[in-house]
Amino acid sequence: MTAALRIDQLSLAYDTLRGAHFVVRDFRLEVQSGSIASLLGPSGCGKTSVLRAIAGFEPVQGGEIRLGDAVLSSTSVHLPPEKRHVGMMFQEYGLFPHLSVAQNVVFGLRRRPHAEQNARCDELLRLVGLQDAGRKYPHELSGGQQQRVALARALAPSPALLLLDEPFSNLDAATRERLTVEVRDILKQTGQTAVLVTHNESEARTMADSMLVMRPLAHATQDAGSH
Ligand SMILES: Nc1ncnc2c1ncn2[C@@H]1O[C@H](COP(=O)(O)OP(=O)(O)OP(=O)(O)O)[C@@H](O)[C@H]1O
Repeated sequence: MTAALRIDQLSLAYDTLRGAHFVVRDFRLEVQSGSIASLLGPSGCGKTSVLRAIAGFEPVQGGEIRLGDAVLSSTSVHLPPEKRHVGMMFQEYGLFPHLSVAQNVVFGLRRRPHAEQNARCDELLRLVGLQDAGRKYPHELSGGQQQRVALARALAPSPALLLLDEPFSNLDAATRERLTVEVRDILKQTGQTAVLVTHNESEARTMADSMLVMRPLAHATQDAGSH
């Protein structure tokens, strides 16, 4: 079930030889259930770090990340990524080239019964407009089609929250524009709560219900950004 995300007073830092290097301090974000939020800002301001912390790949140095009723991360709690019910469509998470489209889509459902996997696969491929592509391999698809498969794969386990990190940046401008609208429609049809990270303001405006502009920490105010 899709759920609301609430981030309070989040601080993130990386260990360096000179000690902890803070990239985000006192960051706040609230996303209503079924709503799409975008994080916008210049390179290096910490957008991906925030997504990685939500997904459970980075510990937090302060504050709290909640999804629905569950605390995912705080200074005393760190739920492992696989227990968070968070789906991801990250730039670096490409499709598995040796698996068919259908096998890619059901990858997160490996422990479920075959009949359920097949039904969910059909449903998702229809949702992303690729109902006839299940037996194809990723290299037989266009970049835009591959990203739609990646979306189907991310949605297959019905995540409570979907994270999208620059999902369209490898596509040409026309495909990018078309897919932004299509993906928004799909997320709205499924009532999916989502957070999108992008450099592109027009993409953020097309896709998201709310926009948070982040600034690099050195120039940031106490509140890392505002709507
Ligand atoms: N694993 C790491 N170890 C040390 N520093 C890191 C690590 N990952 C990111 N950083 C630093 O943290 C800061 C924020 O990086 P992050 O990738 O979150 O920014 P971003 O806003 O997503 O940038 P971009 O838009 O270029 O992807 C940068 O200064 C980066 O160099």
